[in-house]
Amino acid sequence: MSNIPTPHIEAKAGDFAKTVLMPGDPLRAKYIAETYFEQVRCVNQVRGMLGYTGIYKGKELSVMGSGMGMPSIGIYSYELFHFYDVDNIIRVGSAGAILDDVNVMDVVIGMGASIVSDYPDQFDCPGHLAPLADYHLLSTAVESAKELGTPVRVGNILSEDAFYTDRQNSKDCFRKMGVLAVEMESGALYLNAARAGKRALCILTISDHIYKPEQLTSEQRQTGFGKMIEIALETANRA
Ligand SMILES: O=P(O)(O)O[C@H]1O[C@H](CO)[C@@H](O)[C@H]1O
Ligand SMILES: O=c1cc[nH]c(=O)[nH]1
Repeated sequence: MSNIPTPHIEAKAGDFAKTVLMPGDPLRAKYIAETYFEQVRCVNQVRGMLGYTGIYKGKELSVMGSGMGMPSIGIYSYELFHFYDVDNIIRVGSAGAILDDVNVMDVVIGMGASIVSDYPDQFDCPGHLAPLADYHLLSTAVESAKELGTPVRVGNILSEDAFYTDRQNSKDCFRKMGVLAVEMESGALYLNAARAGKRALCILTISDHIYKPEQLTSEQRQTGFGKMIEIALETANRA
């Protein structure tokens, strides 16, 4: 019996390209498809988690929302890797800066993702398995950013379950360890990719700062996200 369609994705076999860009926000997926793709078709609308496939510079690519948090991207990335034969998932998200020298609108690439969540427990690895980006996608993204003239920070990021946390100073230990920024999905994506033998990368735009009263305006947000999306598209085209 075929595993598709799934309870969460109505697409048929072959509807997704081998590489899928994944923002948390399904409306960002729609924006990316409508702005950058030609011959766009919508391949998923279940739960409003919009997914599209189209052509970017002659290559078929897809983009779909992941929702917020590791349980949500855990479901979508699992189904794309295991049931839709997707090989590469590139998350394009927003994040809160942790270090003082990371600023709003900066583009950050997650070489690894530290996790505050029970999500990794299911894999039954003793100790602490390091969730890592795929090296090919990572080096291609760094190369693409150079060509596009966009500076990027590459390093450890933090994936945390709780956006609002009751724990005081919860980012302080990560700040001491040089973790660049916090978001909510990359750890699960990297672990699912490792388990599936597939590839994943997370590219982020800083939207706010955990230690400073800084937030992007809507105009800056548009420009900042554009740079990240271009890096992701160029990386996807060479994946
Ligand atoms: O902008 P996205 O990709 O949704 O990413 C970040 O924004 C959401 C929180 O506001 C979380 O999903 C977090 O990871
Ligand atoms: O998860 C997130 C995303 C943006 N900003 C944050 O502080 N956290």
